Amino acid sequence: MDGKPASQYPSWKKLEQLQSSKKAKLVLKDLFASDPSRFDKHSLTFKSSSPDTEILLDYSKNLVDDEVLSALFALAREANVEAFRDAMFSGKHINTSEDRAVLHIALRNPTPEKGGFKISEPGVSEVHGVLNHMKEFSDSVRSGAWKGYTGKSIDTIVNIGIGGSDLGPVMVCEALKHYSKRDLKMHFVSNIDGTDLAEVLHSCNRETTLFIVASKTFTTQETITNAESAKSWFLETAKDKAHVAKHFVALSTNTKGVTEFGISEANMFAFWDWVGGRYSLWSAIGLSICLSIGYENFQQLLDGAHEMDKHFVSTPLEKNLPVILALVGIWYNDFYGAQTQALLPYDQYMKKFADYFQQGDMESNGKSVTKDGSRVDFETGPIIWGQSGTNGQHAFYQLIHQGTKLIPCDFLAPVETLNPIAGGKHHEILLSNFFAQPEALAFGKTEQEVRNELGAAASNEALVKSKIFEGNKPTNSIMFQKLTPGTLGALVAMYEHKIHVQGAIWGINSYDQMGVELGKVLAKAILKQLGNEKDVSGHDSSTTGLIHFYQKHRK
Ligand SMILES: O=P(O)(O)OC[C@H]1O[C@@H](O)[C@H](O)[C@@H](O)[C@@H]1O
Repeated sequence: MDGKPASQYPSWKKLEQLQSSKKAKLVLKDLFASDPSRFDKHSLTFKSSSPDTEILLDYSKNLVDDEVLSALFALAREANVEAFRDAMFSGKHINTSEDRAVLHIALRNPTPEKGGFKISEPGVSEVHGVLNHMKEFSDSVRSGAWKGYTGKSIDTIVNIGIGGSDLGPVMVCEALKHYSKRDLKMHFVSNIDGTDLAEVLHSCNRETTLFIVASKTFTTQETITNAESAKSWFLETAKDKAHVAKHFVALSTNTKGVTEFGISEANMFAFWDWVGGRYSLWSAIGLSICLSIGYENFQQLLDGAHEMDKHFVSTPLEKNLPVILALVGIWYNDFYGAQTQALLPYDQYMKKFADYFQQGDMESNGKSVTKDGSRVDFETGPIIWGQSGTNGQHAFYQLIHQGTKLIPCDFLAPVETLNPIAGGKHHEILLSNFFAQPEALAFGKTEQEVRNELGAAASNEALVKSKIFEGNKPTNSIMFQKLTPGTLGALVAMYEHKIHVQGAIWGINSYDQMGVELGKVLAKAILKQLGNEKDVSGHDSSTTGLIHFYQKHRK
């Protein structure tokens, strides 16, 4: 909690010993054969009544036994995970490098009278006022009452933002498309590459398009440049700058930046410095979500997340979903040398889930010094990747099944599909794959089984070897009833807290992102030198050569 390197905890040493002494014994086939109740022992259900949500976490297909699990829980206790969690929830400045509280949990917190957590930090009491503003505004746009500069209603939304001001809204709008207002087109522009904006503008009508400029700092080069270009495009026909107010709103913590851009404070939706970009979809940054699915559904998303917050705060570590995900993740990341973690949702609506948590996890835990500045002597955040099933099966699962790398995988799926086409046939096939993959990964196929299958062809030794599945590949399986806003909120919060717990154990600051700064600074300096070959200075020969090549060949 105080930045102590994780490798100094007694249980860390114990886990190292367990890994080397038990590795050969932690074989899923044997663990399941010797304990018929393994699933019952190592699966948990999260239930919440508001909104109605049930999530099953089956972590029985992990390379753990009671002794390993108890050492992992001991590690969490030695690292003071509970105290660190409580520090976050009470508004302590756990983002030490920036001296900030970390309070995305306050964004989905009901008022204390309605059972919310008591948090005293400037801004927290304003949360519900901003939510009301978001409700009023999104209701007005969705009902058609909000008119553009020629008196027409809005039919197109363009969210301009990048990183946390883009990925959360994109992921949630995609995941909850089923609940969306289908006649309101949603676009997201993030990249500074002009192609991103240009391609979106092709399908926009200036009279009926609303631009949301989403930027916590309102200084992000990509977002401000895209927003300026969108404004110029709009004014090509609208002409009068006064019309900007009807077509541009801002989501930001920077009132000065917003008003200087030309958006009035009345059209600004505020949030606060204690909301990290990658944790901001619950804040005003979620305005595009409200517009797409309506405020009531957005509120359900917040409520689902709050229910998971309550579970995280009040459930013993041994029954705590985010804690268990964090600990088994650490087991592979730090003791088995796994470099990555795959997120594999068997729900097409969740196709952006892994993209979203690439930022969520990798920007949070991609750190190599602890909070007190020591270089870690262990591995921190994993590489997060994945895509929706079954597409991944036909692309990269080969490597997970038979490659040389250990890839712990989380499989996620709904019991019920939102699109039961062809009498539910698609969903049954989808789920049969969701059940089959973790089974195949865990139990594999032996040489003998391959020989029996091949019959006479088993004389081809190379063929036999190529068909063996070693198995013993660890997975978590997560099932939920169906993808509702509340369930999505709970799932996202579950992974947020997983990241928090891992960061706490590693002793790193999960809430700053210093590693993104250097490249930005260098790009700004280079931008000034691009005009003239003679201005290019201060670089290595490779960078200079590349810039000169560009300057020589540009038209
Ligand atoms: O919302 P802003 O201020 O424009 O920032 C966008 C992104 O900017 C990046 O530089 C940060 O690493 C992200 O964390 C952030 O989400």
